Amino acid sequence: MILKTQNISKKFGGKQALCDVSFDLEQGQVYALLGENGSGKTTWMKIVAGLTKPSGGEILFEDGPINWMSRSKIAYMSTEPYFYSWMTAEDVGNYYQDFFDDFRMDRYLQLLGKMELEHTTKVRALSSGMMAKLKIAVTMSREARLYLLDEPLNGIDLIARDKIMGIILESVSPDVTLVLSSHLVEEMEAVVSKAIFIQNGHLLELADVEDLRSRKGTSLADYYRRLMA
Ligand SMILES: Nc1ncnc2c1ncn2[C@@H]1O[C@H](COP(=O)(O)OP(=O)(O)OP(=O)(O)O)[C@@H](O)[C@H]1O
Repeated sequence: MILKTQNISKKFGGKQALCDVSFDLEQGQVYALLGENGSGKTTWMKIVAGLTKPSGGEILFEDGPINWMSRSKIAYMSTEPYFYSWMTAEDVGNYYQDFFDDFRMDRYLQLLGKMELEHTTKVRALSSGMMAKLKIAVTMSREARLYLLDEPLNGIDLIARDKIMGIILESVSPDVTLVLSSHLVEEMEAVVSKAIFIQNGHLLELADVEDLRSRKGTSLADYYRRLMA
């Protein structure tokens, strides 16, 4: 198991964002993290990325606690924009290179090309879909062991989504694990091997997608609808 989530709880004031959540991630798998708005998906990702401390419980990455060592192997893409508006796409790469030893500039420049983004375009001139692509390019240019992408397809048009999902999946190998949070449940079905269902801060189930199809005869989206009802 690459990551163990053990009895994680998180309270924001009176709000219980996560409640005694436990599940494990297997190396080399692609996970969808699914749940309605406000169910706790981002909170879990931020705890794993070491940006928020849990109120209770523990996360173990490669059997050790979350610290500077684990953070260097976990690439987290948040939903919030985090680049200065005056930066060009190339500046964004340089900024990442300064921060992360595992950042590969050659890969980044190649991904910018695949996403049809110019090196010289300023962040302030990007449309929201172009911004989403830039965030994916810079995150996937790290050679991390675990990638956590929070709503990676948000704002990206249908045609580009297929291509970008392909780019994201190119990084998957037996050593690499991916977690994608998304509300596009139907689109997730084609690309993920497992699905984590969260509701109101509680883990409902961690399901194997192939198992849902073959043994329960249901699609991921239909299973999601049934679980959330
Ligand atoms: N910094 C914070 N302060 C107070 N409450 C917070 C904070 N961050 C999250 N919450 C609350 O915790 C709950 C879980 O939020 P979270 O962002 O994890 O949900 P989510 O599943 O990612 O939602 P969405 O799909 O809408 O992005 C929500 O009720 C939210 O209002």
